[in-house]
Amino acid sequence: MHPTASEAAAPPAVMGIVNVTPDSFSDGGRAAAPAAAIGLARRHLADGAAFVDIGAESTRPGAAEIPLEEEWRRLAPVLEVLLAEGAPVSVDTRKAEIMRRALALGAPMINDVSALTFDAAALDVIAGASCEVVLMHAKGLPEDMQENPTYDDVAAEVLSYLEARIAACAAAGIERRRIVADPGIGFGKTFRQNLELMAALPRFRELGVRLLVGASRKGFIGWLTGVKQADRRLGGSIGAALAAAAGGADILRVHDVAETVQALAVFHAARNGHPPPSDR
Ligand SMILES: Nc1nc2c(c(=O)[nH]1)N=C(COP(=O)(O)OP(=O)(O)O)CN2
Ligand SMILES: Nc1ccc(C(=O)O)cc1
Repeated sequence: MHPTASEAAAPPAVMGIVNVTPDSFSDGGRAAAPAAAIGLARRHLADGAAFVDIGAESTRPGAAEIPLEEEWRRLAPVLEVLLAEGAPVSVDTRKAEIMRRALALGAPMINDVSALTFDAAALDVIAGASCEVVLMHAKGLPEDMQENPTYDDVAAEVLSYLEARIAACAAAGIERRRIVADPGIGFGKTFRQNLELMAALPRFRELGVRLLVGASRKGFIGWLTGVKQADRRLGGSIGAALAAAAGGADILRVHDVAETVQALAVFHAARNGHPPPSDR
């Protein structure tokens, strides 16, 4: 079993978000041009991100699927440059053909908000590669996922779904060390259900794979704080990041890398009662 945050040698790794989209919920248009996306990715890495997650299709509540070739037209120039310089890139996509093309360019990680269920060919693409893969829980599709999501017990249902997806991957030959599980904050969950999931994170350690949490700037933070503009939710996002770290997350997917890395360094050292080993 993995150590919990308080026992771990290092704080969680940070994954910096790069949305090559015109319409993402908090930063749409900011990195829509390839040069801006490449610049943002390099800045995230310089700021201490262990990975950058490059996505070209918004999956915000209500968003519609975009065509494959449009997704690739946005991604290709960014991936070509970053992968050629050996950047640790994760590609956020639901489509097997995008996965195939990204892997051919050398992408070391695929992040699928549908846990390899949106596209029937995706599981085999990942099984045939050696990349890491993020399996995220979502209930429904972005189009309709926020229309009255209901669960008897949200944590138990999300856990058993992720268990089943990990088992499907294992059956296809994908080793557990390649897998990262994610409860999918905001994907077919009410604001209250998101909080239940955040509080239940320690139970997700039972899955026996690394755990990723993406809460940055999301709607439940606006609901809790009254901050309507998503890009003004830095304080709330830091709060969510520290709660996820305390709950045992291994990777935090965030928009504000420098601030999150700084908060995690202090949180971790203060909980341990000493600085990291190299500074002792
Ligand atoms: N594994 C994982 N992937 C994700 C997650 C998440 O929580 N976990 N959240 C997202 C939403 O944030 P983003 O800023 O990318 O918004 P957008 O969908 O509007 O582009 C998009 N992708
Ligand atoms: N893709 C997503 C973007 C935003 C949210 C949210 O604000 O809860 C959820 C999913």
